[in-house]
Amino acid sequence: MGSFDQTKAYAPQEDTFFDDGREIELLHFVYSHPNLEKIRGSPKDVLAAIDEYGRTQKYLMNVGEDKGRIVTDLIAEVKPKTMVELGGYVGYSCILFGDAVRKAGGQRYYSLERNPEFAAVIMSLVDLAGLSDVVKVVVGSSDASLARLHSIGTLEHIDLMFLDHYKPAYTTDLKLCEELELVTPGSVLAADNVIKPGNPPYLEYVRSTVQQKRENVKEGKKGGNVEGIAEKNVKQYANRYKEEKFSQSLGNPNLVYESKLVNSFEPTGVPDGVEITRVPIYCRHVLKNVLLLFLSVLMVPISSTLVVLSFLYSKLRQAPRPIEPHNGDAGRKTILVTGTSMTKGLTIARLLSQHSPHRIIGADISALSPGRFSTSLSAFHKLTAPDGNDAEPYIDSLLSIIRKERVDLWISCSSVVAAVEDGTVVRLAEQAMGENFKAIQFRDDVVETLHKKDKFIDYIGSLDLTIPESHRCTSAEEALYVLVKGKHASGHNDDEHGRDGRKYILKPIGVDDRARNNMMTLLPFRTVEETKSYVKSLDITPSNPFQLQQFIQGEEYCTHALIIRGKVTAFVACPSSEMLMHYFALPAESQLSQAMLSFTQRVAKDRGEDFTGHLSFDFLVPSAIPMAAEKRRREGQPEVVIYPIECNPRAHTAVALFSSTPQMASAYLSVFESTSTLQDEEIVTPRIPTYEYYWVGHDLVTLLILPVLDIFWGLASADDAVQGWLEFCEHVVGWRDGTFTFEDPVPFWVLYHVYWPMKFLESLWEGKRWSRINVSTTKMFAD
Ligand SMILES: C[S@@+](CC[C@H](N)C(=O)[O-])C[C@H]1O[C@@H](n2cnc3c(N)ncnc32)[C@H](O)[C@@H]1O
Repeated sequence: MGSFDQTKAYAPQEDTFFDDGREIELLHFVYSHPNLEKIRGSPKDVLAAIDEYGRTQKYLMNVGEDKGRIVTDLIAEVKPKTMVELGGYVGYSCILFGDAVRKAGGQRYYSLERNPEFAAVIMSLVDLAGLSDVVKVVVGSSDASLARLHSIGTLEHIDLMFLDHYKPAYTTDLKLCEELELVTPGSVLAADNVIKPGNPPYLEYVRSTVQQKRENVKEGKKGGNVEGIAEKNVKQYANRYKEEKFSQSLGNPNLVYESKLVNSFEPTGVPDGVEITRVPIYCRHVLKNVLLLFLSVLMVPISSTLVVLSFLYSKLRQAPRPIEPHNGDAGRKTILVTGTSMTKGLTIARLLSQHSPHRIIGADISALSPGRFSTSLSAFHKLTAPDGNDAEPYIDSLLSIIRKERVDLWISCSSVVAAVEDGTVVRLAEQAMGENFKAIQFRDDVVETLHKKDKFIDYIGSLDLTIPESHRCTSAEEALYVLVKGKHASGHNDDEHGRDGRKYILKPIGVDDRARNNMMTLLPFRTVEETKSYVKSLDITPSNPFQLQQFIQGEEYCTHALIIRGKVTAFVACPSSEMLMHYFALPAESQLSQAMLSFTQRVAKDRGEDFTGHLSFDFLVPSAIPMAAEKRRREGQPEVVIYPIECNPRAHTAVALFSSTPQMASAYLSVFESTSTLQDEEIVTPRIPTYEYYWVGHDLVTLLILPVLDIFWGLASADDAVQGWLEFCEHVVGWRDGTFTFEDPVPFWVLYHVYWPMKFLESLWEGKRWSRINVSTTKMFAD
């Protein structure tokens, strides 16, 4: 978004800002303009005269120059034969877009305006601009006009629709257009004022999945939803139209929309946005799932050959003798590893089966979990998937496995959605199984504290460790209090860098894939208005709190640690790569790794004897040495400053770096030893030489295939593609795949030829759109 040119600003919007005679006054202004003869027949000059009135006389509720450009660019791209606008007012958008449609070779621009006086103004100015051959002004309520134009056969299809009328009617009129098949694949929608004053029901509708829309239809949801629309906008036309009527159409929930917000400005300079929604013909969603399914089939011969070769290799190779427990079968324990569809669960199961004498069993919420087919597991159980509203079925299914299998040790590799539930299972399982039962999993209260971004930062601050300035916000006002007024909510200012120029990021405290996509927006913006508008567009409420956190320019690192009764027994730190699909360990003795280890040890020690589980942190290491480092240097302390930004009290995929470290199995088994035998110095780190890890499926798509498609679409050069291919070759030759091993190759085959294809088919069937997938954690991120 560029900046707003203040010299072009309209007069400010007053309490009464339309329908007070100014529309007729505008006609007089234009028709008595000294340049009238130049204006005649020139859309550009008619618009300039309207703008002049808006700047020098009174505010007009026009789309304006800045947002108008977004739509004229869209017209040039879409080249609509037929364009419809809902809400014409005095004809500004009608003249601007009608002219653009004509220039793009279009045939008809319909302006639907309910107020006959305004419609007369539009007609007069359209005529003055010389656009009457293209523009047709239709007087009446938009829903009635759409239905009538359709029934008489005048309007058969809408290529581009501009929605700019009564805010609650955006969604109901769109559903009507869907039902009448005026909006079909190929149509494009541009909705004005989605930021100012805002239209949450419309945004929710065009951004929801087919599945969600089908559910709403099943529940019979129709009519005008005014939730989230400011009351003054709901009542905007109450003076003339006492009771608003809405189309009761249920729409067509099967249409897939691709929607995005384009930020811009009102003609007064206030930030606003236009939501551009496309109904793709060869829907990208379908295309990408079908292509990935095709790729999976294409690769079957290669993967299968690899599996056969691995079996031959295992046969030829002298198989290592199974490790026997010291006291025979009596000493053999049952170890349950959950989360075996993920690389982390599979890695731990393989490590323990290879380097311990115990019986390893696995469990996962997916019946097609790749780990199920691993030779490391003696048995596999399917867990009931955790459901946000009712955790009991998940907890019960896990507890019943622990009881039935008489599990001695449970190693949890839960995903983020089951983190707290797993903490509950530990408590219940300890009660049920007695003190001999062990678990590598923190209890629920600990998970809650560490997992919630706000509680975690408060806790770390209480340990006197360095933290970034952070604020928990339950409303837009709370965030703006810091961003605009530059004050801490607490009123105190402990800043050692000086507040001037400090930037922040605003992130949801809970799990919200969509909001995560905008998480890196740096705040505040240049003007207070822009900042206010952006912050208010986020759904910050007491039930959906956000964290406003100081932005630290620097490198991000992540860690994985195994903590046994308050002691770090295994640790690795590595740079965070995009999507976390490439891993290499920092040298354990490096200053940076040591700083992160000390931090982890400090937390583990503070939590004490009851603290057993996987612990991982995300850190930011500033690129410029901050004042804190300077101070440390002067005081003779190590100058590495690390800012913890998040804690994940669960296993991290970085555990894959321990795949060839047999001592890691002993680290897990040390949970059976007494506390006194655990030594601080005995920390297992990845065996040297440590390998770098990647996931071949991810790299095949991102480094080999996408760059080729990008060349095709003109988005990348051949050099970029060659770079990607070289990187891919380097990984295949020198790195290790996170899932594949010669000793246990079937999970790899299942991952790429069963698990993911089933996910893509499910996505197609249920219309679940995804923006990216993580091969290692088997997670699909909602679009
Ligand atoms: C914001 S103005 C439109 C501005 C215009 N698009 C422009 O940018 O120049 C909204 C207009 O929608 C009209 N309107 C409101 N509800 C309507 C409805 N249900 N059907 C048709 N027009 C409606 C109002 O009378 C008003 O003229």
